[in-house]
Amino acid sequence: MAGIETRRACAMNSGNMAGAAEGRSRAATGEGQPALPRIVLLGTGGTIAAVASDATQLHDYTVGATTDELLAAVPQLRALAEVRGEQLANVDSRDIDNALLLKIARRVDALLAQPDVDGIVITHGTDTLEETAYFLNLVLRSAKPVVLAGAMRPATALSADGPLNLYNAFLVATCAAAHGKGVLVMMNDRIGAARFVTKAATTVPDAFRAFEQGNLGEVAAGKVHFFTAPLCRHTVDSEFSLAAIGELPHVDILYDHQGAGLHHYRAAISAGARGIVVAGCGNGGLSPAARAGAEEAARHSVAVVRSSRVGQGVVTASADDAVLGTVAANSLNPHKARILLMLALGRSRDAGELQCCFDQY
Ligand SMILES: NC(=O)C[C@H](N)C(=O)O
Repeated sequence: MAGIETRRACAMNSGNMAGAAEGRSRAATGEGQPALPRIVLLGTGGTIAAVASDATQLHDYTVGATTDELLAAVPQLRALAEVRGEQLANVDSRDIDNALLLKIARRVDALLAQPDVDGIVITHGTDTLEETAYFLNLVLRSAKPVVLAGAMRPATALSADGPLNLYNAFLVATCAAAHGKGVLVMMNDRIGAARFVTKAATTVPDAFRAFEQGNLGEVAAGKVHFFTAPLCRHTVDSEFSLAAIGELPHVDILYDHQGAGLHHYRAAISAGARGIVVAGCGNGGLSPAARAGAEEAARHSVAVVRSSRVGQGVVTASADDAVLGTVAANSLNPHKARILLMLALGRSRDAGELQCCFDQY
């Protein structure tokens, strides 16, 4: 099948889900209707692939269910797409390091380049899902849908949320309107943009938020509804490319607070950090130690980005940035600011150019 025209329609596009369903069954009987979209399911682990000792055990579990087992648990996926599963990793997402992040990105990039792949669904732990999603959003030069899905409850739990998140991710990945919207995150019926979505609660199934920016859409009654699109640069419009990356530079995040110490900054600098993201107070405000740390970092050509520990809102550029050589993180939280800084440092160390990146992505 040749792409977007033959994909399933979304509710917001044409309201043609019944026709799409009919098309699927006719395709299966060989009456000349378009074939199903070809989606690769990439497994990386997380609670969606976790198994616990009994159905009431929600938080003590072991990651280990395979991509094949996830597919077998949701046979309905076969009616949405021609699915191919691939196990890229099977870890808790807190175990993902730069090397694995790059491995995931390079594999997704290679798959997207294949003409027989129409979209990708990635299962991923929720703890650092937004970091992988945002990284992919910045480096994949493709308009094909890439949708990450996770779960807050293990696969063995009462009311496990993984199977429906996975099914919804396939609905989105096979939907024409998902093209060109950047990397997407499917959790709890909501379609989030990688740029904006963040994990904002530790254990409840409704753990992801997009705060002021809002979600892009919702899946309701089996239909995909897109309401809006992300405006920050991403995917085909991004200047970052995997081909130019050997390894990612060392960037640390330091959390600011009353009575903070300069030693953290010194430790980061002497460990070879090329960048530091400060989870600053309020509007990215720096404590005396963080300010001294920024000055010391500047002397060692280490870039410093001011994000915020608040969790939402924009960190605005300030006159102090010109004095300290610091960069304002815009509305990126510290862990996403780290992702962008790692990529931006591959292009420039100049504070003005780094600020340009933070203003656009
Ligand atoms: N809900 C989850 O997926 C949490 C898990 N610790 C992970 O990130 O892999």
